[in-house]
Parts: sequence; C-alpha cells; structure tokens
Amino acid sequence: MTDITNVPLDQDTLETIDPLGLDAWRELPIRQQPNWPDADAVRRVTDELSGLPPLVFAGEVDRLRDRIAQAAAGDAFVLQGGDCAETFEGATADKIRARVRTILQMAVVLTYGASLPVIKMGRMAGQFAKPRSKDTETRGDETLDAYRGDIVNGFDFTSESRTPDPQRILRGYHMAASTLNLVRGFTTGGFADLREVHDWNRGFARNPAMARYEALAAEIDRAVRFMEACGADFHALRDVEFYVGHEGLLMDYERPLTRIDSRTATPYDTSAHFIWIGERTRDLDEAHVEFFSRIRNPIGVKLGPSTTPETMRGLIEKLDPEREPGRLTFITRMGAGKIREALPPLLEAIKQTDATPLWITDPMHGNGITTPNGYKSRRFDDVVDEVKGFFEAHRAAGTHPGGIHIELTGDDVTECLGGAEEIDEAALETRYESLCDPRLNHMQSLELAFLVAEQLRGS
Ligand SMILES: O=C[C@H](O)[C@H](O)COP(=O)(O)O
Ligand SMILES: C=C(OP(=O)(O)O)C(=O)O
Repeated sequence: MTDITNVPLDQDTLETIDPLGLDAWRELPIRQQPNWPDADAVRRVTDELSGLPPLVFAGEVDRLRDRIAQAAAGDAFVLQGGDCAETFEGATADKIRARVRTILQMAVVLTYGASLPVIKMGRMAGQFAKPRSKDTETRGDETLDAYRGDIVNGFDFTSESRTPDPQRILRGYHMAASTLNLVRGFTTGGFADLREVHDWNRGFARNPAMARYEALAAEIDRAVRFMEACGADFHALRDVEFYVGHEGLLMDYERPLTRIDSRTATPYDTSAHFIWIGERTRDLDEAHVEFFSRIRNPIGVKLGPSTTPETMRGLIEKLDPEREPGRLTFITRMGAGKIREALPPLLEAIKQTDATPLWITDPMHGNGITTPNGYKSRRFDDVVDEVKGFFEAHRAAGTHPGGIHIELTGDDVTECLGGAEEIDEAALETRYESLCDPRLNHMQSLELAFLVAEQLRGS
C-alpha cells in the first residue's frame, strides 16, 4: 500500500480550504496507487489535468442516474462491457468500433429478452488503471513494479517501462477523449441503426456453432419487421444513449477531473458518467470510498463473496445517505461456486433497509483460473453459471436482477475457455492479447447475451 497522505491538517482548517471535502481522502489510508518516483512531476501533471476540459457533462451524468434508478426499480436492464485493461495501442478505430458493435448487438438481444430498455455502457474511455494482487512481478531473478495499466506504466518487462511515469496520466486523458469522441460518433451517427445491428445478429445465429440461438434471432427478426411494417421511425432510433464508466482507482486522474457543476455547485467526476470502486479498494475507512462519497456521479461498488450484510449497510450509509434513486449500484462478483451462498444473505439484508441499489452481476472476476500452460483464463461455463446463480438468487428473494458487467472485446481473441466455439487450452496460445485478465471474445459475448436473454424471459 502506498501512503500518499499529506501533512495532517486539523478539521477546521480543512473545512475552510476544502468546504466540499474533496481532499479529505488525502488524510486516509489508500491502496493500489503507484509509487511515482518524482512527486513534483506528478503535481505538474495533475495541475495541467485540472485545467483541461471535462470529458463528460454533468447533465449526462444526471440522466444516467435516472436511468439507473429505472433499472433498480425493475424497469430497465444495464449492460456494461469492455476491456479488462484498455491500452493506448488498442485505442484504434477498428477495435473501438468492434467493441461498440458487440455491445450494441448484445443490447438488441437483451432488449428483446427483457422486453425492457437496455442501458448501454462501455467499460471504455478511461479503463486504464488496474489494481494488482502484488506490487511487483518477478521473472527469473529480476523483480520490477507490477504493470498497473497504461495510465501508470508500460507492460514491457524492463525497468524503464515499468517505472511509473506521470506523463501517462495526460496521455490517458487524451486517449479517453478521442475514444469517447468516436463512441459518441458511432452511437449517434447511424452505426447503431437497429435493423443493421440486428442483421449482424442474424449472421451470428446462422453460424452452425450458434444454431441454438437461431430461433430467438428469428423471433427478433420478426419483431423488427413488425415494427417496420407499423411505420416505426427507424431514423429516430438510429441514435442510442451510450454511457462510459471505469474503475475509479487512480486518484491522480480522478481528483483533477472532478469539477464543480455550474448549475448546482456540486462536484462531478467528469472522467466518466459512471465510476465503480473495486473489490480491493472499497474499505469503508479508506480513501476511495471517502472520495467517491463526495461526488454526484452514480457509483458502483464491487462486492466479492466475503461481503457481509454489515459491510453492505456501511457502504450504503457512506455512499448513499440520502437514499437517492440511481445513486448506488452493487456489482456482485462472487464466483460461480459461491454466488448461491454468498448473494442471498445480502439480498435478504437489503430488504430490511430503505435502500434501493441496482444489482448487477459481474460473472468474470470471481471465476479466474490459471491454466496448466500458464494463461490467466475463465471458463465460459462458469461465467454462465454465475449469471444463472444471480438470477436464481434474485428470483428467490423477490429483488431485481438489474444488469450484467462483462469483460469483453469485439475481436476474435482466445482468452476465455469454452463457448460454442469450444476454445481449449491449446487455443489460448493462438490469440491471447489481454495485458491483464481474459475477456470474452465477440462470439462468446453474443452467446452470453442470448443466454442472458433466456434468463430474462424466464424471470
Ligand atoms: O481486473 C482485475 C484485477 O486487476 C486483476 O484481476 C488483478 O490480477 P492479478 O491478480 O494478476 O494482479
Ligand atoms: C479489478 C476489477 O474488478 P474487481 O474489483 O471486482 O476485482 C475490474 O473490474 O477490473
């Protein structure tokens, strides 16, 4: 853990110089921050970042909060997806297009399955910082800093590349800005036309490996044609609301991008519409929860299998004291083997409170394995099983299963095992590109969407 606490100041002084408490986190323990070698260089960068334009606007953030409130009430479903770790090299038009396309395709299938609006959100345009299990990595007799994401250091195993470089923070900001710009272009410029997006799904279901989904794809097809025959204005439907979110981890990025909204005089973290706090940094008495309790964005918190009802209640008190609809999302990542025991007590406990968080399943992070040939992977079947466990638990408790959070790519990588294409351990060697955790590829993502749609129809 890195202590980046400043010289402690007394409470009165703090309240005078920081009335909104946006720097109170600096007095608290903090995890998962880089050991920047040059504090002055970091200060110069954060000063510069503080003066750069916001990436998102407070009004959009408010709209997302309303949408999340809808989902929490069971009237919408959230789809969050994107890379485990976005890279600077991967911020190309082709890769961004493929990811957006995958999310839009999944959304069509889920919309049909749920008969509800699907709120589309990329793990994109800022998902550059990674928490790690270990601060260092050893290869042979050399030990270097662990790779913490492109916004901190490089992946190459050399001392130069692994040394945290604050200039990367600025590069991350510019990469996020250009990614978001393209995402906005795609989702408002015709690329999201429902007829075309569904046409891609039809092609997918005709693939012999995916034949199981043909019937559902054909049903969606009929529905789209029915809408067309009824005179639906597909031109108006070409534009979709698309939001971005990432883990709020690197405080030297999130704090300078936090700005006071001129309409309401309240602080918004303008690095993304949605920010989540990771499983490793959600301690109630530490810096991340403190900081994100002060901002107006909708906040997610990852909940692993050891989360107790008491911790959950503490998070609600700290992050959503006003019980504001849409403010708080719990993203459970329990693991397929644990969700059926670990989630029900939380759902029973939530019913005893006046809180109405949105519940989303992240079926990726509790299902990591390392294969005998040395790859970090996940079994598609475990991912599906955790999703099923999530729906089962919510059905039994009478609460709403409100969304899914997936690490995915639009490319044909081979990082997760199984799926209809039956990716096996040997295949992992052919196209494993993630610099951190394994993602579902394009086909696996669509397959999951069809399976979730089946669950939604049954719920
Ligand atoms: O994406 C999540 C974490 O950053 C990742 O699982 C950490 O991986 P590690 O255990 O290899 O550090
Ligand atoms: C690190 C992540 O997840 P978790 O906090 O659930 O481990 C992540 O989503 O990238």
